[in-house]
Amino acid sequence: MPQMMSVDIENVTVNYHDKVALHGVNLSLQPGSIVGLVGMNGSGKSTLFKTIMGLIAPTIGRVTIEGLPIRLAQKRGRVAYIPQTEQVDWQFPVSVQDVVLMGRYGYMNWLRIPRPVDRRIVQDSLLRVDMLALKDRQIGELSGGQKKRAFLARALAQQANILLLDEPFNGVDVKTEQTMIKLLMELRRFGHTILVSTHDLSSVSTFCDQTIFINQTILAYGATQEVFTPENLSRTFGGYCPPNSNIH
Ligand SMILES: Nc1ncnc2c1ncn2[C@@H]1O[C@H](COP(=O)(O)OP(=O)(O)OP(=O)(O)O)[C@@H](O)[C@H]1O
Repeated sequence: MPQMMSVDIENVTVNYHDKVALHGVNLSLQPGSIVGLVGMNGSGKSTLFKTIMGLIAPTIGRVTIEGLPIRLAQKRGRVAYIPQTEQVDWQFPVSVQDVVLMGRYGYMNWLRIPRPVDRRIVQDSLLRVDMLALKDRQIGELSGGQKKRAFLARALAQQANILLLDEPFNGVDVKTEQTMIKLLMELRRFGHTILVSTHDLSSVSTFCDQTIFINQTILAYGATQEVFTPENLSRTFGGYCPPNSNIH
């Protein structure tokens, strides 16, 4: 029997009015893999995330999550999105613990009264990202790296199988980046599928099993050691091959 893919994207085109953001995209993401998503500003990375999240309906084509239509997969909390820190309203008066508890909403009844199991999973999730000591801190009072870890904890509390991370290493120090990479590798061992958009090319080649190069269409997709070439980097970045990219 063929292996069930975590995410299947078939011939997807996304238009914003008359602007084409994605064109003819075909991708299959395997369970238990870390996939780097590499492209210039405006190349369609966020649009791809939003399409996988079901926030944008493709103009053409189809997306399935673990064999399910997106709406059903979302209802079951299969996919979690860890946003770029800039996209969040940090003045919102909630604690770190409250943010992580949001990951449990899909499991609670409409009154959203946390059960002991929800509290335990929130604690475990905070512990895994080393944020338990800061659980009562207001979210706006965290450093960039701590904010990222809080959202990662929310995704863990949601018990999502598929994690979409938008620029997780922006504004993060080397130690936090290493901690996050270690955690992502641990999640991969447990069968999670992790799609990471990043400008940090040196880290892509060290921890991503596969890499996608994107510019409206998929320019290359495959095992990182095969596709992480000067040619693909140059095609992706319009003739410019960024330095320090650990090219094979
Ligand atoms: N809501 C929108 N309406 C119209 N055009 C949009 C909209 N959102 C994105 N676009 C356009 O679609 C294209 C892809 O944008 P997208 O945000 O997916 O790129 P990106 O790769 O995530 O960029 P970045 O690295 O800067 O975050 C861009 O040309 C962008 O201007």
